[in-house]
Amino acid sequence: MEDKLGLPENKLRDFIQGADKAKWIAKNNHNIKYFTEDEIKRTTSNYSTSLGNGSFGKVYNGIIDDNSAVAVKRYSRIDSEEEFAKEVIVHSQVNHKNVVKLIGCCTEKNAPIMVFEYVSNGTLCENPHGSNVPVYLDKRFSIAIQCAEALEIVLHILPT
Ligand SMILES: Nc1ncnc2c1ncn2[C@@H]1O[C@H](COP(=O)(O)OP(=O)(O)OP(=O)(O)O)[C@@H](O)[C@H]1O
Repeated sequence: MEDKLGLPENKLRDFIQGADKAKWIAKNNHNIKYFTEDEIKRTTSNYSTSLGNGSFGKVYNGIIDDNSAVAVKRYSRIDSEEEFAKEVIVHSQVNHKNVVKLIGCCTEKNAPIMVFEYVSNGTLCENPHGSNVPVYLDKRFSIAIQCAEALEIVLHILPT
């Protein structure tokens, strides 16, 4: 399909070339949903509600078919298609309570998008730093440990 980023459905791994490819295939499971951009537009009511901005683009609120809330991250820039593919692959394999779950992605040209479960109560940065409620040291340690656990899982998945 020519209008795709070169990431046909269920074959993201084909992006990964040469020696890299073998590493990714070995661990890949890809049980994520592939959205068309039209589906994403329906999900987000045409990108009507922004949740925030990140360094790679905007995040929008959406509702998918089973009525669950999602965060739709639309990349305004990707450094390379391979990097986007790798990010999708890594996210699709992480299954950890401290890592937001990837539900799906869109690989249409000009619409590199990842769809995540919606996380309520704001970001980690907003909570200890932006709230008036004091966050005591034991809670801060607990947050730090949980972040480290999540990071460990992600690093374990990344190929060396
Ligand atoms: N899963 C989510 N659920 C709810 N809100 C989210 C979710 N993901 C992102 N957001 C909102 O969108 C904002 C931007 O998120 P995004 O992940 O793009 O940026 P970031 O956290 O700065 O990371 P990056 O380095 O990838 O740009 C967040 O600050 C948050 O307010």
